[in-house]
Amino acid sequence: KEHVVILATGGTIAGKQASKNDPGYKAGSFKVQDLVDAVPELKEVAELSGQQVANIGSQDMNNEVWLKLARRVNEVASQPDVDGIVITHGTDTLEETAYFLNLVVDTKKPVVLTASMRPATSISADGPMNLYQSVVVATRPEAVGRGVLCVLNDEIHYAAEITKTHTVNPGTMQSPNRGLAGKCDAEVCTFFSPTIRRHTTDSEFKIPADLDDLPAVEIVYAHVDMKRNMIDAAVKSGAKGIVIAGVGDGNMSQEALEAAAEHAKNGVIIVRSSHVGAGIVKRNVEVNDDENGFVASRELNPQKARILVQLALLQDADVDDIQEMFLKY
Ligand SMILES: NC(=O)C[C@H](N)C(=O)O
Repeated sequence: KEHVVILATGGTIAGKQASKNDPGYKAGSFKVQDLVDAVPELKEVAELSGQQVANIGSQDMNNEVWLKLARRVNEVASQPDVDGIVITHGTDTLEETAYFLNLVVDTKKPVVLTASMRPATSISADGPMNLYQSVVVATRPEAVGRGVLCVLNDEIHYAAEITKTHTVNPGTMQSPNRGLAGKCDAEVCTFFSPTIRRHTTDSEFKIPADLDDLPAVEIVYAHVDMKRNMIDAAVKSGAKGIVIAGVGDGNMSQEALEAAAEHAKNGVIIVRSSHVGAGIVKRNVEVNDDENGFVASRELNPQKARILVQLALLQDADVDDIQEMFLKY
């Protein structure tokens, strides 16, 4: 049998309510062994071992835990007796952790993130099946070399594609641009086309051994009557990059645009992304990126665009290099 290591970080999948119908709960209440014990069928799928990396709601995910998690994944994946890794996580920032790991882990072995929308104690909790199918996917040869995958609600997603689209529905995770990596029906998982985006072993991004933080990159949300104050505040607080969660195809008001262009001239990386949730932000459509020195985020949403810029800044990439990266990753 394949050996799958489960790295637990918390989330609603490890969440506990005071009583069954209580809408309130505390994420990260159960430990990795509790999650495994709740699904005895897992023993038939793989040899399992578990490690607790953190036990937090994923709204509290941070650079420190990310670096620890990425290093742990690389360590565990390098062990010859390990075939795959499953990471339990919260849904709020699952797409960000998945994308970060997709760029910095250096293995072809399956790395699968999973989560749940209902706490472990609720009626019809979705965590146990999500965990079960994640372990199935982590044992499958078709999952090898696909980059980081996410398994929830009978669906397999690519890290670069997945996004959370609903506050409570178990079908919250969608891959609106390039679609799914596959589907599961109980323990039968079917894989679709591989992704053409670069990841893991083809990624140029590494985590240096002495690194203990990531560059500051902020997201500023666009809206009607957008002023320049939040963009200026981001720069004043030390941001090396700003992702504009633009309206439409990455637009912002004239005042915001002028502020962004000013900071771009001073070396702050300005990326135009969109808060609409799907589609592409192309260069030079309604905004002259060439003249303003901006980067267009292509299909990456603001929260993933931010991660790519953080990693790019670690290796001193300039605006042109970063635009290239948005085409590849
Ligand atoms: N469904 C969830 O997991 C939400 C939770 N706040 C988390 O991200 O940890």
